[in-house]
Amino acid sequence: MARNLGLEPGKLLSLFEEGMQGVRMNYYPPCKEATKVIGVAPHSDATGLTLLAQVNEVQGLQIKRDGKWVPIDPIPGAFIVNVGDIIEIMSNGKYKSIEHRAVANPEKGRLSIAAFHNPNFSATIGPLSDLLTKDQKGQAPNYKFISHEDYLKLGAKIKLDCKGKGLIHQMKIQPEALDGEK
Ligand SMILES: O=C(O)CCC(=O)C(=O)O
Ligand SMILES: [Fe+2]
Repeated sequence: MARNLGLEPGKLLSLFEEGMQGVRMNYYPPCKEATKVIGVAPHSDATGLTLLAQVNEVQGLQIKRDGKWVPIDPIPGAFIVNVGDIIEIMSNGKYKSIEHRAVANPEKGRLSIAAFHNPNFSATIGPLSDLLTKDQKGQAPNYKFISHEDYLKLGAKIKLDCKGKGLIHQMKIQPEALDGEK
């Protein structure tokens, strides 16, 4: 990813050394009225990258593409790698975090395990400075700079009022309207 952004790999990697990791296990019991419930509400992960295993290979994950929900079929033994909000912010918007949700299955229970990878606690959350100065056109930052601690606090506050990519909306210097506000 760093190379693709025109950076030395170490510039991105070093922020994730001694980084913070978290694991969440999600169990979705079978639900006869699957269309009337939601497993996990639409959100993007607040992290750098997420590695997700759809453990028992029951379909349920959907990503939002061009305004439509697209199911992601489990591939045996494969991880799904989701770009999170921190990579969107650090790349100054060149990578976009993916909005996703999980739906219940009428017949089978579903188990997924998500491993979240955050930078180290002392990293500032904001566009990488090398991206801002490297571009000869003088690319302006599209996202705010805040401490990792404040970012986590903001994330916790926004979760209570979850609306898709709500945290990115708060971090953008010029936010566009959220889905529900258009
Ligand atoms: O169960 C899934 O496939 C998605 C879970 C998820 O999005 C999460 O834990 O953040
Ligand atoms: Fe997620």
